[in-house]
Amino acid sequence: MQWLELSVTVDTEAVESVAELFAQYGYNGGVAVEEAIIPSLDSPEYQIDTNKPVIVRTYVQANEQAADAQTHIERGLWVLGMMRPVGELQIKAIAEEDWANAWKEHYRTHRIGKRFVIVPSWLEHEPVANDVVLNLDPGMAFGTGLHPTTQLCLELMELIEFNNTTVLDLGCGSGILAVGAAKLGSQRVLALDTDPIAVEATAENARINHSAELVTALEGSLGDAPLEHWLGWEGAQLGTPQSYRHHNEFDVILANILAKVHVVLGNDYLAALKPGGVLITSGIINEREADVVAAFEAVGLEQVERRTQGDWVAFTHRKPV
Ligand SMILES: C[S@@+](CC[C@H](N)C(=O)[O-])C[C@H]1O[C@@H](n2cnc3c(N)ncnc32)[C@H](O)[C@@H]1O
Repeated sequence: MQWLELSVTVDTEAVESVAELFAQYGYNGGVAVEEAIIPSLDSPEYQIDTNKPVIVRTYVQANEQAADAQTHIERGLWVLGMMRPVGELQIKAIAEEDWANAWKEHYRTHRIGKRFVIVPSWLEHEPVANDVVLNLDPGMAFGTGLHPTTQLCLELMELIEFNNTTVLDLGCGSGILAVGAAKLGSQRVLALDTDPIAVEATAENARINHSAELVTALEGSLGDAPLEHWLGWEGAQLGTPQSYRHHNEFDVILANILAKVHVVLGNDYLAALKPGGVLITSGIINEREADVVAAFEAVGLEQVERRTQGDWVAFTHRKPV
């Protein structure tokens, strides 16, 4: 059996979208991401160089479907190329015996913030004191820890207390934040996403990270949209997209979604938080920052922190006691 390696060089902002496209057509949804690194001179530790381009790869079997996959990927890259700089698709033939490990070679352990370490399941990591290890494999759901919006959330999470908290992760994607919260000491984490693939990925990642008892992943959202339903945590049903209302229930809400969703949800965030509760929002492109600030101010949420990375902004707000 022969394999084809399809690869493209993109900037860090485009990695998640290209990885999602490759996962749709690559063998078993497998995608490998190779970031540029800045090695440390005196230890095996290194940092990701977010200013340098990233290579995204996937593999397909060299059979009659390969041309189809290639055409779909080329079309998808063309569309993405209108928004971000995307290189040309490179194609290389690989023999069966080289393929089994080829894609894993490009995946590394990487650190985010001061404590989080993202480790692919086939790699070993010897944690040092205070490390919070998240075992995450590349998959179809957003959230491998590479996107600036996810990194900003994890960095802000390090600044707050999670011990014995009840947490909502809205727009959980891969579950990276939900699992992160569980590992930081949360007692219960409700992870919601409107995308069933994300719900599945979160449940699986919670299991891999021995956090399945703490993390409940459900298809749905918060507030009135898209469907009006009152369903408490315990009564939640899997299967249909629901919209959950919560009152004074969460110590922490984590929401890495677009600015336009945050603007609509101001009142729902406020209602769902306990007095003194903390809201971390990310996914806010800088042109929409003022809208989010105004929406949260209007409902009485107090801004505590603001962080930026590239064009992205993230906030920590608090509900008054
Ligand atoms: C940017 S990703 C964040 C994934 C992950 N939490 C992270 O930080 O990497 C946003 C996620 O929100 C989900 N989403 C979008 N709109 C939503 C909504 N109104 N309610 C719930 N989830 C939503 C998407 O399906 C996607 O998985």
